[in-house]
Formats: sequence, C-alpha cells, structure tokens
Amino acid sequence: MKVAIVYASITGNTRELAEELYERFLAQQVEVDIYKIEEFPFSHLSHFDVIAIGTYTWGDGEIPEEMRGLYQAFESCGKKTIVTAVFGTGDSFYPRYCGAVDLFRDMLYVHTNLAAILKVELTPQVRDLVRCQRLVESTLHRVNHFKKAGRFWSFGVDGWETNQKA
Ligand SMILES: Cc1cc2nc3c(=O)[nH]c(=O)nc-3n(C[C@H](O)[C@H](O)[C@H](O)COP(=O)(O)O)c2cc1C
Repeated sequence: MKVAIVYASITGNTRELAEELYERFLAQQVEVDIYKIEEFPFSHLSHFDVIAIGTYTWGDGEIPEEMRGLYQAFESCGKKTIVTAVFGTGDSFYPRYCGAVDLFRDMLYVHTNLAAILKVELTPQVRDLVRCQRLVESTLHRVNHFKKAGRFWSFGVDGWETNQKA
C-alpha cells in the first residue's frame, strides 16, 4: 500500500499536523511519502492508494493559491479507487473556520473515495493526536475494506449507499 501526504503550510501549523500523520502512518508499517505541495508530482495521483491532503485556510475561507492546482487535478483526474483524507488547520476567529478543508471535502467526496476529515485549531495540541490516529486508522480501514471487497462504498445522504466496481 502506498500513501502520500501532501500539504501546504506557511507558519508551520499544517506542517506539524502533516508530520504527526506521517509518523502514525509509518507506525502502521505502510509505505508513506510526505510532500510539500510544491514537490508533489500531480501526474502521479493514481500511483497512490491513499492521498492525505493538508491545507491551511486563507482569505475568507479560501483554498490557498498553491493548493488550487491539486484541487483541479483531483477534479479532473480523481478516481473512486483513490482513498483520500483531508486535514487542515484554521482559526475559529474567522467566520469560515477551515473553509479550505470544507471545499476540498466537498470535491473529494464526489471525485474520490473520501475516508476522513480533520480540522485543527491553529497548532496541534495533545488532544489532537488521538484525532490524528483516528484519521490514519479510518483511512487504512477504508483501503483494506475496499481491497477485500473489490468495490467501494460511499456515504450518501441516506447512509451507506453506493456499491460500484473499482
Ligand atoms: C490573511 C489570513 C486569512 C485567514 N483566513 C482564515 C479563514 O478564513 N478561516 C480559517 O479558519 N483560518 C484562517 N486563517 C488562519 C490560518 O488558516 C491558520 O493560522 C493556519 O493554522 C495557518 O496554517 P499554517 O501554519 O500551516 O500556515 C487566516 C490567516 C490569515 C493570515
């Protein structure tokens, strides 16, 4: 299983969160690479079983400029066979707390097999480490479930509803 963590961070909060997740994926003995957004080869999206996307929020709940290419890449080349997670840090002082995570969530839900979402207030605290562990476990559980079944399930408005071949 191949996992990629791709993140953008200016002041280091989202990077810290990405690094926590990296350690936790490693501890599960999966192959995991961590990329700053500038280093991620967009053309390799489908080389990974799992892609965890980390973003801070900018402006009025916006996706930072450097993450927009990744957003568009998933929009045009996303596949339901790629299990994704989206995480980010934000500041609840702003009306659209972690708005960039919400925007990615909505798009990834449509174009990929979205397994987990994590929002953290500014710098990750000890209580957030448990949430990081949950993100890793839910994501790997989704991949294993998917591989066993040879199909995927999506969480729709009326519950677990979609069952399609990979
Ligand atoms: C100009 C500006 C606009 C921001 N807008 C938002 C926002 O709309 N929603 C939010 O949750 N956080 C917002 N933030 C807070 C950042 O997303 C937050 O500080 C984040 O942890 C930064 O991540 P980083 O340390 O990885 O760069 C804003 C910060 C700045 C400086």
